[in-house]
Amino acid sequence: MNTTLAPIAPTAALFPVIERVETMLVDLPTIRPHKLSVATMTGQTLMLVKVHCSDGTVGIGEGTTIGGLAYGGESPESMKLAIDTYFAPVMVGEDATHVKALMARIGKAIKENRFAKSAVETALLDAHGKRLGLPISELLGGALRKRLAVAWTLASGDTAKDIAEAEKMLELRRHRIFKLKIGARPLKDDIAHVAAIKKALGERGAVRVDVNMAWSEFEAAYGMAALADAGCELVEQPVASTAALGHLVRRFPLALMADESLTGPESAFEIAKTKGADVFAVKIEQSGGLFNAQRVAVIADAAGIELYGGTMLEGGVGTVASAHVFSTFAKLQWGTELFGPLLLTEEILATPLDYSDFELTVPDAPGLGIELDEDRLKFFARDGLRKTISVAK
Ligand SMILES: O=C(O)C[C@H]1C=CC(=O)O1
Ligand SMILES: [Mn+2]
Repeated sequence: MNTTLAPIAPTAALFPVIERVETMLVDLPTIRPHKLSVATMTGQTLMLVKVHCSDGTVGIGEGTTIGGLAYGGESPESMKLAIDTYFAPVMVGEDATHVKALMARIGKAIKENRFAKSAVETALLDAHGKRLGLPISELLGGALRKRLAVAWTLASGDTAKDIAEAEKMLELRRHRIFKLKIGARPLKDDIAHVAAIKKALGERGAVRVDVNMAWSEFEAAYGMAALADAGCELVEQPVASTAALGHLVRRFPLALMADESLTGPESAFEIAKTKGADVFAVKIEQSGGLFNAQRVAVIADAAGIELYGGTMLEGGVGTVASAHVFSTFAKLQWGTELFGPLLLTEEILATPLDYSDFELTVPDAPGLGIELDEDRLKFFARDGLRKTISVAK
């Protein structure tokens, strides 16, 4: 027997390893209050993670939530704590180049925490893409499209203001698909609000709604019929339960999209088994990462469910990570809502993303293909210069 054979798999020491994992919270105001049935947002907190590797590459990732803990079980603060305390010790010293293997290792040590996993996986893929000189979309199998249609959410809480905002977006050629946040007001008021906006926009703009689970099944049945009459083409997660979604699907002439019900491939498979939705809003954070978002899309596709690229109102980093993933989907019938950075008053990227002609360009530089503006980050970090200045005043 030959005992001098080389190891079957090279040892981790031959590869760049992870040296340090850094996290920070960045608080940014929104351009106006963003009213959802679950919360009114006047700002967004980005949890940014940087993975420093022994070959000098640094990958960045981002986690956000909607209205703190109003949308799900993780908050930006809980993601930071989980990464600092539990993820980092599992990652440091490990091979930085085998991202799936490291994510599997993290998955064994850490249950749940899908949003934090998405942020970390983004950072690992960004570092690896930079190392190889390839955009993340290439690491995910390659892009089928370079530009993504981007919807805008109208959520000022005021019908006239929403119409004016939609008109402005059409004039700027930034958005022509509008998602209205409803569910906080009495149902009849919401229907009148949607009908007025659709009437004002006519064929110039598509109108969809997101109820964020606010309705009972009975309200949803009434509401969906009325929304279809008003010219609304899609309703997103009108009810909380997946079973109730299944009772409502294909009973009314508008598409029914699952959002909160989708928490990764397993839930996607449960819904797909009965074709319990017409469309899936795929989100990298809800899915538990970029690879899982692809798995959700494949399950949808196999079941004949259509696809939409969703957002957790991420800033530039999470938005671009999502864009890379969505660019690889075989089908993307309903476009995306990757407008997160445009809802914030402050730019944290060295070069802003290209939003033009109703679409977002997927960057093609290595990794995510973006660079952070480090000075602005220092200023807007939770304990950063802005706080120091306002305390000194
Ligand atoms: O889909 C959600 O529920 C969350 C998010 C997406 C767009 C927006 O305005 O809020
Ligand atoms: Mn939604």
